[in-house]
Amino acid sequence: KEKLEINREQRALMKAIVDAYNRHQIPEDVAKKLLQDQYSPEENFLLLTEMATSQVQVLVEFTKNIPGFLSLDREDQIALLKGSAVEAMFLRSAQVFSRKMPTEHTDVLEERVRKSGIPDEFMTPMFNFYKSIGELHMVQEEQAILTAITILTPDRPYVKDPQAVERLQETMLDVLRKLCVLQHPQEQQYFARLLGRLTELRTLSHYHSEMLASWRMNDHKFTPLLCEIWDVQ
Ligand SMILES: O=C(NC1CCCCC1)[C@H](C1CCCCC1)n1c(-c2ccc(-c3ccccc3)s2)nc2ccccc21
Repeated sequence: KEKLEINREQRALMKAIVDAYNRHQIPEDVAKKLLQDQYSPEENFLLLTEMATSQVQVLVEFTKNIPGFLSLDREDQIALLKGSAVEAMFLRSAQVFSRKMPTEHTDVLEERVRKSGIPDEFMTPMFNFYKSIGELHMVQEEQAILTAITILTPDRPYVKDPQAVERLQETMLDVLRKLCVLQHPQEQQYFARLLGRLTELRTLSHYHSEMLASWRMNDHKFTPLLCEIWDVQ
């Protein structure tokens, strides 16, 4: 019987990550804004760029608190942030979408996102992902560690020392595996399903440049930070 309990070191690691995850909440709740009004594609695009800009800053602060991240090669730290920013945004969007709210609010929110200006062909994969994340009913520890695992993906472009990243990611995966067994004892393959979502997330994020470029409006304006992160313009 493998040692299942989370040892002291892993508990400390988990606490550091969850505290960082909670400390760096998105300042403005986009769901509330979207539930208030139906915006034009131009207003929605602006809202997305504002949300994305603040989320990248939140992501950087969160990442600095992942034990071991700051001891990675400096350029690799940048490569990991750049490589995971869009996935982190979709993951956070999925968590916003799956937040406990009255059914009619979820329906309005879905409608608003569907009519936001994103081309229709992206809606099915996007909402399939959101709903598959929602079905998992992740606890916040799982959400925080899953975000850390996404950031610590060794095979991002331009990473010079993937082994160093892999060692950190494996530490997180080990904690998440134990957490899943403890939190969802009745679901044998919960951990495997959780990791399967990361594959879906990477596929969804693959279309982000196209999604942005074909947003139903002319003259898409991006901030310099987003040009860097989103591979646009
Ligand atoms: O604001 C948002 N998401 C915040 C990002 C930062 C973290 C908090 C959430 C947007 C809004 C969509 C409607 C128009 C305004 C922006 N959003 C999306 C996205 C659809 C496509 C997205 C994207 C990302 C990167 C690249 C290309 C495209 S994000 N799904 C949501 C599901 C539920 C609530 C909001 C949601």
